[in-house]
Amino acid sequence: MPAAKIPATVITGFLGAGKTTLIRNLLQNPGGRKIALIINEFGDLGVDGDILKGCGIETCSEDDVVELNNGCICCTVADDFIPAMTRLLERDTLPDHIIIETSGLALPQPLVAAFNWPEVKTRVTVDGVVTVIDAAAVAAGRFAEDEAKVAAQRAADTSVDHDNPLEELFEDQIRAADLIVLNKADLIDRDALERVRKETARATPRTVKTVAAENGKLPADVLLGIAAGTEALIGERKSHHEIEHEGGEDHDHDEFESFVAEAGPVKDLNAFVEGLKALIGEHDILRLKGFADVPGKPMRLVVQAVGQRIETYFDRPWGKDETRQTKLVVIGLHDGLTDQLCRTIAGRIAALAGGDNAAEAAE
Ligand SMILES: Nc1nc2c(ncn2[C@@H]2O[C@H](COP(=O)(O)OP(=O)(O)OP(=O)(O)O)[C@@H](O)[C@H]2O)c(=O)[nH]1
Repeated sequence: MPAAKIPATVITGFLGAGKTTLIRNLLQNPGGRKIALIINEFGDLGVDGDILKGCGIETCSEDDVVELNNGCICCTVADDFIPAMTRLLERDTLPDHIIIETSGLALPQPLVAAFNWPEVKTRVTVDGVVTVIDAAAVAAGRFAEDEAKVAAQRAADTSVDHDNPLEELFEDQIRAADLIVLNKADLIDRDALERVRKETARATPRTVKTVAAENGKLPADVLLGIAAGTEALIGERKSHHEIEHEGGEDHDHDEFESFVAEAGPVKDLNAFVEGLKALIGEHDILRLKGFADVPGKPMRLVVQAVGQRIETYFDRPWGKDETRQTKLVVIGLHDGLTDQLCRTIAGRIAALAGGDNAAEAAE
């Protein structure tokens, strides 16, 4: 009798929605499962993988975390994802469940379709696509356009030409879902949550189970064991891009830009954080995340910003052989982040770390 297929859950959702946080909770409470993780990130720093490796969860050894840092999983399926999956399946001890965290800018559809590749199809099945939504951001109107405008557009033209890539991605990620998590429910009231639920439901013609969460805290049995077999269904859940370029292979990720800003030790943490907030407000920065060296502190500082909400915490001691350093990935829309601006922002971050609050000097 052939061995049962290993279930794999694809966790998708826009930048900063809370995918890594949800996975960290899942690893802490895996319901007895041995979980292997494949992480795909946009940006060169591998922050999510590093946070998960640094979390000290017993059930999550470094070997169980595979990082793909080549940017977009949908463009590198053959070169990157399939070999990583094959290597995972060749191990002596197989995982009970595989979790794949996609980059916040990835379309889940091509990744799920990759499970139909012969070398994967016989061994693994997609248990479900879990789409994590930043309910607070959606409630604040950050991903979807003005409802009335969308409705008017739809009425005028059934093949709506969305020129907002954020909105398209948001919809594509929802369209692929078997389960939708309305995360960051702690930041909004019930009415707003209900509005987000409705807005989310409008993005897909299917009825998809939706749950609210705070800090991605959901029981493993809610997230895993959906048994959807999504690889066989994904053809029915096309992305905007697939619909527009039916049959075509071309694919454009130029809409988003990322760079790594390096800086020296952070002299004044409060001023640094306040300065970053101001910087994010001034420029179209969607996401900023990484690590900072705070002199006098034995621990590494994690810096996380989603829009203007910024969070910092010390996650683990710097390693003996590790260079203490301040490095942040900055992600924004291509049009908003020109090369010149990237250099300016990097200069400002370096100046802020150095305690230069009047960082204009760096411009
Ligand atoms: N208040 C609040 N903050 C949250 C919640 N979930 C996540 N966060 C914070 O939001 C930020 C982003 O969370 P991540 O889990 O890194 O998000 P992500 O989706 O993995 O981000 P990318 O990998 O960049 O796409 C972090 O600062 C989290 O602590 C939540 O439910 N409530």
